[in-house]
Amino acid sequence: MSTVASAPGARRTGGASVLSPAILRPALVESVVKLDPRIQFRNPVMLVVELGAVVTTGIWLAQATGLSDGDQPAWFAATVAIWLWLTVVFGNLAEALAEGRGKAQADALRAMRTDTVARLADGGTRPASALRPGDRVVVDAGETIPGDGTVVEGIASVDESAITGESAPVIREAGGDRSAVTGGTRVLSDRIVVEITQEPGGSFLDRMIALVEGAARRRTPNEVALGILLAGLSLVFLVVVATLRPFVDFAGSGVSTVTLVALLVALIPTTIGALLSAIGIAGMDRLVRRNVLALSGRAVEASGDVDVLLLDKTGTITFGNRRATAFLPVAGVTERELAEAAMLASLADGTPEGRSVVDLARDGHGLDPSAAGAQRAGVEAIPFTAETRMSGVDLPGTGPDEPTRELRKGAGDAVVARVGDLGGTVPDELRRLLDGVAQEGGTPLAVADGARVLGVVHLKDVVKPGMRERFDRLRAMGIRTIMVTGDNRITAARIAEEAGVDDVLAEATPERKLELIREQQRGGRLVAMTGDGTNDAPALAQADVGVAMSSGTQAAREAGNMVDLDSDPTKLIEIVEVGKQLLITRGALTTFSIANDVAKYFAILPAIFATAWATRPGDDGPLASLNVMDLGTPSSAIVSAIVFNAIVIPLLVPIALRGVAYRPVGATALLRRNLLVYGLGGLIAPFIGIKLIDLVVHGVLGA
Ligand SMILES: Nc1ncnc2c1ncn2[C@@H]1O[C@H](COP(=O)(O)OP(=O)(O)OP(=O)(O)O)[C@@H](O)[C@H]1O
Ligand SMILES: [K+]
Ligand SMILES: [Mg+2]
Repeated sequence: MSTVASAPGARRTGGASVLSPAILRPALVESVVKLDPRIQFRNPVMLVVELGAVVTTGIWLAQATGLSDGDQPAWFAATVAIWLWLTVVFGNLAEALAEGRGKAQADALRAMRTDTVARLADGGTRPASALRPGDRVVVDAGETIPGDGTVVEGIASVDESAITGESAPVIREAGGDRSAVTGGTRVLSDRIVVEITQEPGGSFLDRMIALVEGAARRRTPNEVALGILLAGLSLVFLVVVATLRPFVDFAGSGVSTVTLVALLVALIPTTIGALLSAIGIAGMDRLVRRNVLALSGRAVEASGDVDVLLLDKTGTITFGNRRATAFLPVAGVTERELAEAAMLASLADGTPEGRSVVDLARDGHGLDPSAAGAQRAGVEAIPFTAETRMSGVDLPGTGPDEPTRELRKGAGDAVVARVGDLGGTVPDELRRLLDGVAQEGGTPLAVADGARVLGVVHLKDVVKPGMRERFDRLRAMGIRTIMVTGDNRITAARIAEEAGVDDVLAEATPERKLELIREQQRGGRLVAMTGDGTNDAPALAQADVGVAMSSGTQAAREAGNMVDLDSDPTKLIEIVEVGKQLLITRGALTTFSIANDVAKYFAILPAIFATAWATRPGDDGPLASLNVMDLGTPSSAIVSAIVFNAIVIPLLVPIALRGVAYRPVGATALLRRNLLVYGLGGLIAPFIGIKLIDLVVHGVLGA
C-alpha cells in the first residue's frame, strides 16, 4: 500500500519536477518520436518548420556531396537545417514535458489497480473486473472496495487516500448525499453493502488515469480557433515569402532558397505554435495537483471567466451531517408523543436526517423503534424527495378505534400546505417554533399526523470554517456567490450571513436550481455550480463549470465536468485561478510570439537585400538603413535570427508550464501589464538576443 499512498501524496505536494530524470529522459525520447509528420500534422505552424528543415537538409546534403554548389557556404545550409530541426524538437519537448508529470502519475495509479475478488451480497464471489452495474457487494473493515458504486446499506469510515492523498478517513453512508464510494479505496471500520454503478473498465480510477495521462484530452474550441489563426498567419507569410523572390531578383540581390526558408520560419508564429498545447496540458495538470479532475478542457477555460458561483448549502457550505437534536411540540402535544410520531415517520427513511430522528427518539426518549408497529402488514413508506421535501409513513389502522395514520415530517411550508389541503388548522405556535430553529441556523422539520400538527424537529448543521475569507476572495476576483438550498428562507438567510455569500435562493427544488442557472446564462454570464446531491445533478450538468464534490452521490459526480477529490466548495477559487492563468498565459505568449516575429523581420529582411551593400565596401547601399541591428554579415544575421527563434522556445517552457502569475486585479489593469511585459518585451527581446548571437556567430566564429 505504500506506493498507493505515495503517488497521490506526490500529486498534492506538486509532483516531481519536470527536470527530474524520471520525466526529462522519456520526454527527450518523445520529442524525437514526435517528429513523425503524422503527429506534426495537427500543428500546421510546426509542420511548416519541419518541411523547411527537410528542404534545407536536402540542400545541405546536395552541397556536401557536390551535387550542387550554392552561392552560399555549405556551413550556412547545414546550420540553418540543424536549427530548424531543433526548433521542432524544442516544441515537441515542451509538449512532452507537460505530459510527463501526468504520465508518471498514471503509472502510479495503474499500479494500485489490483484485481480483488468481490463478495456478492447474495452469496458467491466474482473478480472485481467482472462486476457489472447493479451487482451488490459486501465490503468489511480492512477490505478494498472492488468498484465504484453507491452505499445501499450501512455506514463506514473509508480511507480514500489512494485517490485523494488525504489520510483522514471519510464517512460513507447509505441514503444521503455521502453515498458514493470509489473502487480502490479501503473500508476502515464496519461493513457496507455497495451497489456497483460502473461498467467494467469504466471506473473512476480508469477515467482518472486516462485524464492525467492526457489520453482523454481533446483540443478546446479556443485552442482550435487559435490554431486556425496561427495556420492562417503561416499561410499568409508563405505567400509573402514565395512572391518575394521576383522583387529581390529585380533589386539585383540574389537570394537562396535556404534564406527564404529561414525568413519564412522567422516570420510565422513558431513560439506560440510550439507552446500552445503544452500550455493547455499544464493547466489541466495544475488542477490535478490541486486534487481536481477536470473532465473537459473547455470547462477549465470557462472557469477563467466565471461570473457567478452557485453553491448548495448542506454538505457544501455546511458539513452536511444534519442531526436531530430536539423535539419541540406545539401546545397540547407531549414531547414523547411528538418523538414517537417523528420516529414512526422516520423508520423507513434511509437518509441520515431520518436515521438521526430515530436515534434521538431511542436514545433521548427511551422509545423502542422495533416495537413501534411500523412492521405491521400494509405499512406504506413515503420516501423523501427533493420535490415534495417531505417523508413519512402511512400506517394502516387495526380497527375502528385505531384508524389509519398518515405521519409526515418535512420542510415547514410543505407540511403546512399538506395540513391545509387536508382541512386542518395550523397553530400560530408552529410558525414560531419553525422560525426559532431557523434563526439558529438549524433546519426545522414540521411533524404532522394527518391534518393534526404535532410540532417541530430541530436538525443541526455546522458551517465549515474559513468560508467567509474564501468568499471575500471570490468577490475580489469579481465573482458573485449565490447559495441555493431546499431549506427555508430564515435558515438559508442565517447560514448565508454566517458564511458570507452575496445572495441566497431558498426553498429551491431541483427545477428551480436549474432555472436559476439558465436565467444567469441568458443574461450572458458564465455560471459555475458546486454541489454534492442527486438533486444538484441537473444544475451541475447545466452549469458551464460543474464541480461535483467527490464525497457526494454518484449522480452528482457524473453530471459535473469536474470532480473535487477534497470536496471543498471553495476549491473553485483555485479552479478559477488556474483557468485565468491558462487564458492569460496563452494570451501573453501569443502576444510575445507575434511581437517577436516583427523584430526578426528587421534582422532578416536587410540581409536579403544585402548583396547591394555587402558587395560594395565603403558604400552602405540604399537599404542599409534597414540594417538597424548592425549585424555582421547577411549569413550571420539569418543564422542568428533562426537560432534565437529556436532557443526562445525552451526559454519560455517554464512560463508555459507554470503559468503567468495571477493576482486578483481588474481585467484592464491585467491587460495593460501583460501588453507591456509580453508585447513590448517581445519586441525588444529579439533585438538584444539576435545581436548577442550575432556577436558570437560573426565576432567569435567569424561567419
Ligand atoms: N429526510 C427528510 N425527511 C423529510 N424532510 C426532509 C428530509 N431531509 C430534508 N428534508 C427537508 O427538505 C428540505 C430540502 O432538503 P434537501 O436536502 O433536498 O435540500 P437541498 O436542495 O439539497 O439543499 P441543501 O442541500 O443545500 O440544503 C430540507 O430543508 C428539509 O426541510
Ligand atoms: K517565428
Ligand atoms: Mg443537498
